[in-house]
Amino acid sequence: MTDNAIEIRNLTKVYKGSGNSPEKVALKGIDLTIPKGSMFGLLGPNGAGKSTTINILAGLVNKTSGTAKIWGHDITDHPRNARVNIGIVPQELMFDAFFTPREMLEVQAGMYGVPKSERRTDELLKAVHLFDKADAYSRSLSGGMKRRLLIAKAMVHTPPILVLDEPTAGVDIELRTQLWEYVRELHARGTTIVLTTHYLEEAEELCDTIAIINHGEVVCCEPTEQLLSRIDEKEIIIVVGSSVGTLPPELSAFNAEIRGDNKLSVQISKESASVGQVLAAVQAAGLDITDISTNETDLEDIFLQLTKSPEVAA
Ligand SMILES: Nc1ncnc2c1ncn2[C@@H]1O[C@H](COP(=O)(O)OP(=O)(O)OP(=O)(O)O)[C@@H](O)[C@H]1O
Repeated sequence: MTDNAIEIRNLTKVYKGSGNSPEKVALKGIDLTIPKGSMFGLLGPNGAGKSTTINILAGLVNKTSGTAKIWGHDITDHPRNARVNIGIVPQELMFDAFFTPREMLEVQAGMYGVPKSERRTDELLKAVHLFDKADAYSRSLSGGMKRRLLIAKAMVHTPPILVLDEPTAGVDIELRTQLWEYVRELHARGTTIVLTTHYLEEAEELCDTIAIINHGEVVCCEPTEQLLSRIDEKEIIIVVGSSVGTLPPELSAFNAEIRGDNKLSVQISKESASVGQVLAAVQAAGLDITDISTNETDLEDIFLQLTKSPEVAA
């Protein structure tokens, strides 16, 4: 048995064109390995291919080529075994408006063949704070309640993997906190969690590993800490008292640039130099420092760097 919850190899997806719309290459051969027990973040801008990847895993979209295994089961060769091992919370809030939350969970459990004696309907409703709405019409639930109900629905067959596709889009902060509390609890009890999000802070806070996908390609996949360790870059802006025509030789050892008439920008990392060394070099060049400010690189910058591409997203 593999140690991986999900293994994706060279997965491609080309959506066929129709009418005037041309075909669309949504996935260009992606590889992803998601270890069992991890809390994995799949990040990417709009149209990057996150939902396509998840929908292929869910069996809602057919892949064009490549392989995907869920808990060791190939999604094409053993679709049923693959499916019982994964619960997917879709991005869209799709509901049968006339079912109550309790009925919805019961129907879903029935679809997965969970015997009545093993159903966890009440437990799940309580876990997502919807027990008091168990018998209300689903259409009367708020957006946040619907999203929580979808999480409960994805968990009826107690899958070892839970995938959440943009779970907090349009969800207020209080609810987001509650959602994550529950997701953390599931994770602590051994569920492998995969979530897609636009929110970097969310992935940073929750996920042990982050993959960034852009234009159908994985541009980075590494432990969150490693990704964050790239954030040791800092830009120092130094304003000097006189105009700087050319870069003084004292600054040639640094990654320095002239910005405007009397401004210098120096990019430093922890290893490369200290702020003190930079300032000393500026003074050694005979420049009079009148002001100084710094810009820290954050995860947002790394994300932008990694997803910056001349290709225009369709
Ligand atoms: N059914 C479809 N037919 C044609 N093209 C599609 C279809 N579904 C998605 N696409 C295209 O495939 C690309 C990837 O879309 P996908 O929905 O997977 O991206 P995403 O990363 O989930 O974006 P978002 O965050 O906006 O949901 C996009 O260019 C999208 O327009």
